[in-house]
Amino acid sequence: MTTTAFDGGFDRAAAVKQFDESRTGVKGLVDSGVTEIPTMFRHNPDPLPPAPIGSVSVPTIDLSLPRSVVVDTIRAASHEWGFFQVINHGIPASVIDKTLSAIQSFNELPPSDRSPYYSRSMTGGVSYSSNVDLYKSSAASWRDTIQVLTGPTRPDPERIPPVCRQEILAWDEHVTKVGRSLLKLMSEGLGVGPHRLEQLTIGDGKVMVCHYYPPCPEPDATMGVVTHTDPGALTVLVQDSTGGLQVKRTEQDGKCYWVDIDPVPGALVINVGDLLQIISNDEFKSVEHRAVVRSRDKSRVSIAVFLNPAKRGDSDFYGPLPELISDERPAHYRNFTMSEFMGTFFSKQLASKALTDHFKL
Ligand SMILES: O=C(O)CCC(=O)C(=O)O
Ligand SMILES: [Fe+2]
Repeated sequence: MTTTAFDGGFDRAAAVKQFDESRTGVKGLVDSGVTEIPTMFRHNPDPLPPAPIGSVSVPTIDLSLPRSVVVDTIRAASHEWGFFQVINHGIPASVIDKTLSAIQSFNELPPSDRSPYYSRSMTGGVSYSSNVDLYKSSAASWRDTIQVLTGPTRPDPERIPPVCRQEILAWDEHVTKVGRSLLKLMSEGLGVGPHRLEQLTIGDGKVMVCHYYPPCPEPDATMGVVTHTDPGALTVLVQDSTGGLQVKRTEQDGKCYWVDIDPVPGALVINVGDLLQIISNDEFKSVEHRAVVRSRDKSRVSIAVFLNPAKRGDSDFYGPLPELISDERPAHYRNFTMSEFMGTFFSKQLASKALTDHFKL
């Protein structure tokens, strides 16, 4: 289905346009007192079952353990799950709480205070809008997002709403530090020395996306974020205590189900993106995930920081690291520039998993 299709008399394109022009996002709908979700937010039910209760969970890794233990557990988690949580990462719990609250505060400002910031354009490095892929997707999701391009250069701070400005800038500093140490640990895990991933300037290109999932009158009829993989190298995410993030688990026998990434107080959720899967020649996996909507009366906040290479020239090629390639382990992907990579990403919907496939040999 396309956004211009008529569906049983429902003019989706008109509904999408009217919603976008309200400039107050999904929270604006909630503020207006909707008791049912509008048709444009309805999703088809997902056929994949949840994991059997108590069966499996994404590993939580204590970064204060001896380095060799940490390197090994991160390598195993990146290979098997593509996701893990980290504790004792150095960011105080009070900073996490303050940052999440600041994002909530912005989204709970009166509509007239939020709407001046509403824009899909990332010119200037900051945007606030609902559903980055609103005009491409077949069903909209129950979320509003502030996006901030924080690296290689930061935007003019004045463009960030004052209620969350200091918190967003401070969060960028904290995540940059944790991101650097994770990249070293993961680089070591690949057996290519601690600095190899950072030499590719991974971690210098950064986008922060601050999601707000308003309370929802029909949580089961919609989605927070549809099934996707993250295109970048590495994602550092923090979520509040509501829950809703799920990762797809595929068992040896091919059976798939959704596993909840339960909020662990003070933890960060780390996941491998498509680019790192390619660079690691499939040693690390970029795994499909989504966010479901859980609550009729409580909002949810999550903040994802996508770490990417900053070097994006026409002669800066990315692909499987040559050190990881041998006769026994040939390259699974061809090389490409970041402009080809990002161009491919933006040409597809958030929901499809075609990015790694596109570069497969
Ligand atoms: O809100 C979440 O927990 C997931 C967000 C996410 O997957 C993303 O922004 O890529
Ligand atoms: Fe994601």
